Amino acid sequence: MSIIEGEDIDIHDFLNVCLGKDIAFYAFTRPDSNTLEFGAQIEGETEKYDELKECFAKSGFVFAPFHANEKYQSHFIRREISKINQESLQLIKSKADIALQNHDDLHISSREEYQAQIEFMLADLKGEKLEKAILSRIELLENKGRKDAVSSFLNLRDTYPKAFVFMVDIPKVGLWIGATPERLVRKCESTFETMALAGTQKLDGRKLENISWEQKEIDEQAYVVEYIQSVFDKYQLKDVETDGPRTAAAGNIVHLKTLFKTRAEINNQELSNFVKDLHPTPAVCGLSKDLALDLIHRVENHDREYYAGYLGPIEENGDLSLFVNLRSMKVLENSMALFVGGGITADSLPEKEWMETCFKAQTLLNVIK
Ligand SMILES: C=C(O[C@H]1C=CC=C(C(=O)O)[C@@H]1O)C(=O)O
Repeated sequence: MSIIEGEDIDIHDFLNVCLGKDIAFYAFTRPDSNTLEFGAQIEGETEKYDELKECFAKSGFVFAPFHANEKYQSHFIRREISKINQESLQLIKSKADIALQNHDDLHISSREEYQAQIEFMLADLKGEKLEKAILSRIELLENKGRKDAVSSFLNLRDTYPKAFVFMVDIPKVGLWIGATPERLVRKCESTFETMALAGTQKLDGRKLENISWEQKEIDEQAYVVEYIQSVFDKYQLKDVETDGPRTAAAGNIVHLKTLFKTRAEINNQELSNFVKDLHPTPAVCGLSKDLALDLIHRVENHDREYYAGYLGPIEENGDLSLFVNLRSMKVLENSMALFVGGGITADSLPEKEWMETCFKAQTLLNVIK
């Protein structure tokens, strides 16, 4: 295991040393755990992979984009060191300093543009073939940057104990931090799990049992359930237990969530294919997948990069725990780019969808500012 918050080491200082060096590293806490896990690859470049199975039988961390292409590839960070202690610190300090990275200009959608994009999408969504597509945008925070990354990450960890809270830095690729509520897959010994998460409201101090959902949100989540079920069927995974949909909180936001769990055997090839089929789910792409992907590429004026991709640890023994890269941001030298989105269906109201992205962004802004 890659753990151990050293007693003699200040975690904040340790991670800041890592950020200053030309190494790939990650730090995270799992849902309902406050144990900080860490790993770093200090030699050579990260491995790029096409299929997840290329990362099996090794220990490390995967970081995959929404849609892989020449520019945004899937990376595997080898876990060469995992302890936060003096020995690791001295080793990391001996590495070269990271070179300042140039960043592309990011497209920031205004409220008017975002709402116009939804109007445009509604024409396709009111037809027969496309049921749901996710629209996203970037919100830029200009007074914070790389120097604030560690404290933002540690604040996220303290504020969202139920999330997968992460910080990943790969030289020339980027630094991302976030607190995602959405698991993509977990395989632990013989248990295999995933979830369908969609539909959003503000919690606003209400009790979970007092929250009711509109048909638009129920449908939006049901599309994700339907899709995940079809992937289980494709691999003939039997005895799949489902639990939900239930209302689940993610900070001051609530979603509808259905859990899927099976003890069915799945071999490495199947597992790799399963993840390929599952990702991106209709929680971040849409249904049908190909039509939604095409529409997203036509409508969005930014590249999603690693937002709505997946990430997480992989163990040599075959265990893995992957999450969807949501409620997250790319940290630039002197700014932070928050990526937020929401599911659009034929019943969407543009104004309401815009507001939804604002309070999703707020879950991060509250903690960083
Ligand atoms: C795409 C995002 O959230 C997804 C996950 C949960 C609820 C969602 C929704 O209600 O639209 C989205 O499908 C995001 O937070 O950027």
